[in-house]
Parts: sequence; C-alpha cells; structure tokens
Amino acid sequence: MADGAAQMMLPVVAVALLDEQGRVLMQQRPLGKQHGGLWEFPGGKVEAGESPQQAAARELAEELGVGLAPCALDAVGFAAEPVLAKGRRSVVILLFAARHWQGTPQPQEGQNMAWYGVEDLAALAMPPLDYPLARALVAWRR
Ligand SMILES: Nc1nc2c([nH]c(=O)n2[C@@H]2O[C@H](COP(=O)(O)OP(=O)(O)OP(=O)(O)O)[C@@H](O)[C@H]2O)c(=O)[nH]1
Repeated sequence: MADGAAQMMLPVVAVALLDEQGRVLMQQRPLGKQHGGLWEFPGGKVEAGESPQQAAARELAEELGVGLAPCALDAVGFAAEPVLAKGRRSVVILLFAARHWQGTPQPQEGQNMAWYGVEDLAALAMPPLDYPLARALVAWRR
C-alpha cells in the first residue's frame, strides 16, 4: 500500500466473543467519547508493529481482562465507510470471532457489557459500522 493510502486509513479490529449459547458480548461506549452510549463489539485501533490478531488480543485483555490466542480468532468480515468527506481518514474495522478464551470477561474500564443473541444485534443502538459487522456475523454463523 502506498504511504499516502496508509495515512488515509485507520485500521481498527473488533471481536465477537461467542458463548456456549451462541450469544455475543457487546459493550457500551463511554459517554463523552465519539459514539458515546452506543453498543459496539469490543476492540480498538491497531497500533504500529501489530498484526490485526495481536491488536485484537491486546484490546480484549485491556477492555475485558480475557486472554485470546491469535489462532483462536476467525476472520468474519470487515466494514468501512463507503464515502468519505474530503480529508477524513477511513476507519476500516476488521471483525473476528472467538469461541474460546482464558478468563471471565469483566469490564476493565468501567464500561457496561451484556450478552446478546446474534440475531438481536440489529435492534441495538450501535455506531454505523457495527451494523454491517453484525450482519456479517449473522452470515458467518450460518
Ligand atoms: N466500533 C466503531 N468504531 C468506529 C465507528 N466509526 C468510527 O469512526 N469509529 C472509530 O473507530 C475507533 C475505534 O477505536 P477505539 O475503540 O480504540 O477508540 P476509543 O475512542 O475507544 O479509544 P481512544 O481513546 O484510544 O481513541 C474510534 O475512534 C471510533 O470512534 C463505527 O461505526 N464503529
């Protein structure tokens, strides 16, 4: 990828933790941040020198205190804004799914978390890119 293109993209990873009943863990963004109060898949920005899987494992440890082996992450799909305002960076979110992890998810940053049926995600108030990610998760599970 050309340097210019890299500067215009902001890579973000997200993880669908799936429990034995097939429910998925969602967390609520803190009020005061962009998309505050909306429900999202846990995750965050990929840092320099990380693979997407390493970033996902780091973010899930930071946010929920769980251990994730990079090989336990299945690629589900991605979402990106179809049209960008001039000069804005394109957020590209890569969604992984995991059925196995170490520890019990506990909010580490004071955020609310809850388990939802995968088919129920579309009814949640979410940031825009989490809707196509939720649809990709429904399709991936079939
Ligand atoms: N999940 C999600 N994130 C989005 C969407 N659109 C969008 O710009 N983002 C941005 O993607 C980034 C996700 O990274 P993050 O979770 O580490 O960001 P953050 O604001 O919680 O943490 P920060 O304090 O490190 O910036 C945020 O800047 C978030 O605002 C979207 O539709 N869904």
